[in-house]
This record gives sequence, structure tokens and C-alpha cells, in this order.
Amino acid sequence: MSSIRLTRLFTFEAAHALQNYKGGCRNIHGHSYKLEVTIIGTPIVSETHPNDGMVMDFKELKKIVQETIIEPIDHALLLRQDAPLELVEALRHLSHKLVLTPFQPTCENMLIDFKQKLRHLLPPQVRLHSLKLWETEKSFAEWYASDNL
Ligand SMILES: Nc1nc2c(c(=O)[nH]1)N=C([C@H](O)[C@H](O)COP(=O)(O)OP(=O)(O)OP(=O)(O)O)CN2
Ligand SMILES: [Zn+2]
Repeated sequence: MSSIRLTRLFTFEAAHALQNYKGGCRNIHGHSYKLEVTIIGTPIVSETHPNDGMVMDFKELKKIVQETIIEPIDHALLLRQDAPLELVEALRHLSHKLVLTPFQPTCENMLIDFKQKLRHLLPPQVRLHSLKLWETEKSFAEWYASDNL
């Protein structure tokens, strides 16, 4: 039996601010994020199975990631939950898509959050292998299951 990795690429737009950061990123600004989700498993061997030859249907992976990770934050503003109350209230009043996070919304923390959300939703025959989040064209962070045994 051969283990095979499958990767699906996702893109989303989000704004954030890094609270207390010493530099421009403390201001609200946006990124066109890219997320690579890699799972690992062995392909199904069953001539009668609709997913014969697949570790997992790419479409199924897309649905899980899209609904769990992408849709809640696409075109949203991510702020740490202790952001100034007046700002939070003003944004809510203007019906902005605001997501308050219990962590500083860095690449690193977003990956930890994504990993926690995804792990329990994948079918039993596959495992989450790694996540790679591109914040800019030049900067990305990665989470690997093998780094966290
Ligand atoms: N370890 C981390 N460092 C930084 C993060 C992060 O998530 N993890 N995030 C930021 C900012 O949010 C943002 O990514 C900085 O973007 P940008 O100003 O475009 O980055 P650069 O200055 O590197 O880009 P240049 O094109 O070279 O100006 C900051 N740090
Ligand atoms: Zn940023």
C-alpha cells in the first residue's frame, strides 16, 4: 500500500491588524492569502467504489475547507478579541464582516486555528499532513503534523 499526499490550494482576501506591533502592520490592512492544505492516505482499491483510486475526492476536501476555514474569514476583518471596544462597536454598527480572534491574527496563529478546526472533520481514512499559508507573495508559514508529534 502506498501513502499518497493530496494538496488543494485555496485563496481568500482578509484584512487584519496586529495589535501592539511596532510597525505598519498594527494598522488595519489586507492580504490576498493563499492556503495549501495537504492530506495523506492510501487510495481506495475497490472496483465498485465510486471513489476507487482516490485517497479522498478533491471535491469533498474543497467543501470541508471552504465551509470551515475560508467562508467565515473571506473578505472579513480579523482583529484580536481585545481590540478597542469603540472600534469593534463602530465596525459592527456599520455591518462590517468582523471576526474577533482569541489570538493575534498572524500567519502562525491562523494556521494553528485552521489545523484544530480541520483535524476533526477529515474522514477516518486520511490524516492532515500539512498546511501552508501565504500572507504575501514573499512570506508564508507552515504547519506539519510530523513537527508536532
Ligand atoms: N512572523 C510573522 N511576522 C509578520 C507577520 C506574521 O503573520 N507573522 N505579519 C506581518 C504583517 O501582517 C504583514 O505580513 C507584513 O506584510 P508586508 O508589509 O507586505 O511585508 P514586508 O514588509 O515583508 O513586505 P515588503 O514587500 O518587503 O515591504 C508582519 N510580520
Ligand atoms: Zn498583515
